[in-house]
Amino acid sequence: MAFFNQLTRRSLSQSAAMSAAIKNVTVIGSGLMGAGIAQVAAQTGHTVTMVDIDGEAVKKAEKRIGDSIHRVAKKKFADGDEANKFISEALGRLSTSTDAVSSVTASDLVVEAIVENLDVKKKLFAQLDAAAPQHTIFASNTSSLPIGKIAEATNRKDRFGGLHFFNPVPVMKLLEVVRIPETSQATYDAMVAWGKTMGKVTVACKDTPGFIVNRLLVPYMFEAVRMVERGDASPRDVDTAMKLGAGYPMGPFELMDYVGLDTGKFIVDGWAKADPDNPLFKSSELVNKLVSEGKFGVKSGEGIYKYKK
Ligand SMILES: CCCCCCCCCCCCCC(=O)CC(=O)SCCNC(=O)CCNC(=O)[C@H](O)C(C)(C)COP(=O)(O)OP(=O)(O)OC[C@H]1O[C@@H](n2cnc3c(N)ncnc32)[C@H](O)[C@@H]1OP(=O)(O)O
Ligand SMILES: NC(=O)C1=CN([C@@H]2O[C@H](COP(=O)(O)OP(=O)(O)OC[C@H]3O[C@@H](n4cnc5c(N)ncnc54)[C@H](O)[C@@H]3O)[C@@H](O)[C@H]2O)C=CC1
Repeated sequence: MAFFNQLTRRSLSQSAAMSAAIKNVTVIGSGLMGAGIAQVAAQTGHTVTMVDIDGEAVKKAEKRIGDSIHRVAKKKFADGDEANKFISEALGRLSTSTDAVSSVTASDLVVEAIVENLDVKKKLFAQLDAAAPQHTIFASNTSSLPIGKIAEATNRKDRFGGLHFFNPVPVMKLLEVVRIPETSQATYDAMVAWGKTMGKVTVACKDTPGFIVNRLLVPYMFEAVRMVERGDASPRDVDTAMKLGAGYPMGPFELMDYVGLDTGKFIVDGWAKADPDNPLFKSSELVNKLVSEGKFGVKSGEGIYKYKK
């Protein structure tokens, strides 16, 4: 018992030390998710570097963060001076880069939110593994890829896990914290503690397909697409039905446009490749056509629906 207590004390103090150490955060990818994660990390007192290979994407992200943080500050502070102080301090903690490797050399935590492609993510993490300090924790925000497969690119599986945020990150309260068998207890505890400093409610997930939310949400979206492809209902009527009949804030087609049809297609194609005989993952002509035309949803101005730019 004394030995167990000693071990528990040691592992608690190790994880306390690790979570206390998460001050410098690097977020790779400045798209919908990366920008949101970087914003919330800066708002909650972390020094943040947001990285993207595409300089234009960084500029768009800065604009999106500027708009979003004003909405957050307006809600949080009645007093305009306090709101401005909050905004300028948070933005002062946020810097940007187009060079991932040089951005992790002083990082305590790297959160990856780049394109949903296993090979691209593995290539990135292999490069980062060689450049980041020993203590740095690596996490992926993947929606659908196995964390264990991504971690194979590194020599730090004990300091690797999944941190799956939800869109829009400044609003959605949930964070799925995913552990692989190799994730150390100290790393897992540090990820949970960091999630709480980000103001999120954390849930524990094993590295199973879709974790918790997407395991239930994605089949629902597939069913909605099939229903429209069969001609049983229009996207507008499905959306209205699910909002007014089931109380969802957005219907499935509005949500697909919000998430990004390109990201949705990456997810479906990845699952179809892993399980080609599963009829659930059969690709959708509607989604394939829209993606091939560059109609990704809200972010490109058109998807299932049209949006004002
Ligand atoms: C067979 C082939 C099929 C192919 C398709 C397959 C698709 C597969 C897709 C897989 C997806 C996987 C994605 C994933 O991994 C996980 C996800 O993230 S799932 C998405 C989760 N998100 C949701 O479900 C969002 C649902 N929507 C909402 O909650 C609301 O609609 C939303 C909050 C987005 C907007 O609310 P609304 O009332 O409509 O608008 P308002 O503008 O009034 O906002 C309300 C409130 O929130 C504040 N706010 C909104 N956005 C932001 C922001 N970006 N930043 C800061 N604040 C924001 C706003 O200020 C309002 O605050 P008030 O205080 O109420 O004024
Ligand atoms: N869109 C959503 O609602 C959600 C998406 N996710 C996941 O988050 C990740 C990112 O998704 P989004 O932000 O929606 O995508 P996005 O398409 O908006 O942004 C991805 C960004 O990554 C950049 N990028 C690509 N390769 C890169 C590399 N090697 N190095 C640096 N930057 C690179 C791109 O230039 C782009 O700006 C994906 O894994 C996705 O599955 C998770 C939760 C919700």
